[in-house]
Amino acid sequence: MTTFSDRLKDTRRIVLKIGSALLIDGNRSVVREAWLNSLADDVAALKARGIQVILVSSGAIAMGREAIGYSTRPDRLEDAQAAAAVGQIRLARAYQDVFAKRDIVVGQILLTLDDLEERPSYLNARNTLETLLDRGIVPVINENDTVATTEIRFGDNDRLSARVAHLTGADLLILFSDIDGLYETDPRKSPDAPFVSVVEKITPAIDAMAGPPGATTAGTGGMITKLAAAKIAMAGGCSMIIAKGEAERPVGRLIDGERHTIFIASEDPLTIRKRWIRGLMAPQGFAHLDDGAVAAIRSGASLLPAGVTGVDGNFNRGSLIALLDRHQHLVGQGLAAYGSVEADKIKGCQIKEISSILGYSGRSALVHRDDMVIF
Ligand SMILES: Nc1ncnc2c1ncn2[C@@H]1O[C@H](COP(=O)(O)OP(=O)(O)O)[C@@H](O)[C@H]1O
Ligand SMILES: N[C@@H](CCC(=O)OP(=O)(O)O)C(=O)O
Repeated sequence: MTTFSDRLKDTRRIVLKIGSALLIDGNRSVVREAWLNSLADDVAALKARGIQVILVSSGAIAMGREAIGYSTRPDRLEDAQAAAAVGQIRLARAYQDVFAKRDIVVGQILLTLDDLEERPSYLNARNTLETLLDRGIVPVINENDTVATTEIRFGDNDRLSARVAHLTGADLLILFSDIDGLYETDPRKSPDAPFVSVVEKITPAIDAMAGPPGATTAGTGGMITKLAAAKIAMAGGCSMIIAKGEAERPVGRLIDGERHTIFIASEDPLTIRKRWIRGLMAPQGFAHLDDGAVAAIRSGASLLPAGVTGVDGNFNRGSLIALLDRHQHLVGQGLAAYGSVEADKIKGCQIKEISSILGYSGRSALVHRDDMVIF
């Protein structure tokens, strides 16, 4: 069996989900300082191995509730939102202070479900995350609790973190929980329930194992949302681990061999993304390529504006466009990094000319190789 340490050798990008119960001392509405310091050490160690790290952290409501007069999690949405407004700013400060001590820069991103459903904001969120990661910054993500209404709320960060893993093409998602993994039945009801170490497919039998969260915990999702998260992650080619996170150095403990449940994705994120692009059927425009560009993309390169002789159609950034050679034969298709107006302006140009033509420094490729398939 592959150990966690072996798995890390093939991991480029990892999403760590931190539940409220781990980060916040539930009795006092304050951060568990020593634990957060140990998490920062874990993140520094992952970065030192060349792994990019994204944190999805809950805790805003738990952190803010006392200040707005609640001794337990508020039931009313308005109160939870007010608690989150107070708590999120404290949470951000705690991350900033603790990570700065290790020279790690953190950046906060607050997302709603809508942001990840609508194409332009989805693309912006993806680009911002890529830009942060390229610069070695650790994104710290939470749901934008203060504006999310009931209809557009995830409500739990299990599924949010799986969407983030999908969005960023991460190869591993770890949900740190108050439990060390999946049991055949809820261990609160059956203390002797057998432990499930590996899941390769979420069958109805696996689904039937999950129960809701414990009434006394600060968490919201229970095992039901964790399995929903596993489905989202696996569909995006990302494997997912559920592990116990309460003790210090949660990642270090996994490296030391601590027990956990792993949900193994059968394919990698890029293969899945490319299959999706291959299946898209209605291009909104065309790019005409010179012979050099056709040869370049056939050998796996991105499509640069320099090799584009013309564009047709009315398309936006993120739209599907067809790629044609000079005989009008279809060479491939992909997602445009520029809308048709900008693409027309920069066609035939060198990368270094893009910023003076457009007035801003955009992407160097018109279609990135990860966003393209060749027929
Ligand atoms: N089949 C199961 N296996 C493990 N835990 C389960 C199962 N069904 C329900 N649970 C409950 O899910 C809880 C973990 O979820 P939750 O309380 O939401 O924590 P978190 O804050 O980590 O999201 C466990 O403490 C456990 O009581
Ligand atoms: N976004 C909310 C957290 C949602 C939540 O409680 O998630 P979790 O603790 O992971 O079950 C917050 O920051 O309080």
